[in-house]
Amino acid sequence: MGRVGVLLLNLGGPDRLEDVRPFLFNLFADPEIIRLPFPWLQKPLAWWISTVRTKRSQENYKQIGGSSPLRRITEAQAQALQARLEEKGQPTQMYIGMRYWHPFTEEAIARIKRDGIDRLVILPLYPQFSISTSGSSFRLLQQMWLEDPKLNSIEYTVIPSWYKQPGYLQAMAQLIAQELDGFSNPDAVHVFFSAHGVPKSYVEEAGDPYQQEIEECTALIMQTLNRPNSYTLAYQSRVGPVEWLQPYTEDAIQELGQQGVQDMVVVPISFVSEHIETLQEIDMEYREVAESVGIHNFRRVPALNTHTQFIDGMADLTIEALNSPSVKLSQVSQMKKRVKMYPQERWQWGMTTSAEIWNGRIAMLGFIALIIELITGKGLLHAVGIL
Ligand SMILES: C=CC1=C(C)c2cc3[nH]c(cc4nc(cc5[nH]c(cc1n2)c(C)c5CCC(=O)O)C(CCC(=O)O)=C4C)c(C)c3C=C
Ligand SMILES: [Fe+2]
Repeated sequence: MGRVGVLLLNLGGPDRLEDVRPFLFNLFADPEIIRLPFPWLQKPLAWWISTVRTKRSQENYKQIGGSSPLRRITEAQAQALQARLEEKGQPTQMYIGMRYWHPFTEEAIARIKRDGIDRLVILPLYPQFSISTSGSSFRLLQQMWLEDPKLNSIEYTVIPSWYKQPGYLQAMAQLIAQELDGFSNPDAVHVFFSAHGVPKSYVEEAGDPYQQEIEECTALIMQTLNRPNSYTLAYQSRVGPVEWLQPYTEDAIQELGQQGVQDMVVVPISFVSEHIETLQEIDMEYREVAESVGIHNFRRVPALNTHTQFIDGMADLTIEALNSPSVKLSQVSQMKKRVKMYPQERWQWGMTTSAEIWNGRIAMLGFIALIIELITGKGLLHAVGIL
């Protein structure tokens, strides 16, 4: 089989408070995160948003100790997965490719080339596929393969999403059961799944299968849990003025509190490590919302991190991928049916229909920004909550 490598894809996060601004710049410069009609606008807008968002974001990172735990946890996951694969008779080299911070995907690919890897499994650490997460990393890799013919000597396969993997489902169910059993009446506790949101247009216009995969995943976890608890699915971490997937987590918590729910277990569902949105947003912000509406017993299920059953499931997934026909990066959008990645390279100059629509939208936005500033005395970003 030659030398086998596993490339774990993840988002990345700032290692120090000084990293927050460049990390945010990298994130907002990604056309799969902010979809703009003009490629030349991407970097100036990313610079502007990252500049104005840095203070707020740094405050949140300060509350969790001044850095993101993502790199440390991903490294621990890689180590645990390598050991489990070795035990199962499949020795591998592990690589971590972060999308927006160190170690960057480009650094991982350089190491893979240097190490002379013959077979590579590309495994995103996102159970469900979204254009904005796995899709963005796949697109970057596809570009790297196009630009570097030497990469064609590596026989690779991609795992687009894996939320149905039995070890993953059992590990999630086990963690939920453990948390429920800490309550005096476990069956009466409301199980609240909180997924990271995406703008609604990703699903409705670009065909992102994320919402459908999240819904299916939630139902499969409840089936595996096999308990009589009532449950809700909602979406957190909205950014900017457009509509995101609903219901929003804060609204759904308030509604449940008003309905008389007192015991709640929150399950972060779209990510497998602790990160700022579990440690700060759920544990601090949403806890406060819950307490204000009478949900006094508010607990959170820990993220999977290096959970033994989860790592075992990831090892099975890797071995299965090595023994199955390979999946190419170019096949992913077909496999995910109607996914439209950001069509930047197909943008045509001139007065095409889409250019006219976008010119109109930008002019409207400029006009609305002016009116808002005149009425409120604040700029548009303040008014819509980005600042
Ligand atoms: C499956 C998970 C995620 C999806 C989907 C996702 C989409 C998405 N995110 C933003 C904007 C931001 N995300 C930020 C941090 C962040 N996002 C995810 C995961 C998903 N994002 C994680 C795990 C993290 C945390 C990394 C860490 O440091 O722990 C941030 C930065 C934090 C902040 O300032 O709030 C932003 C901004 C958009 C716009 C988007 C979909 C279009
Ligand atoms: Fe995010």
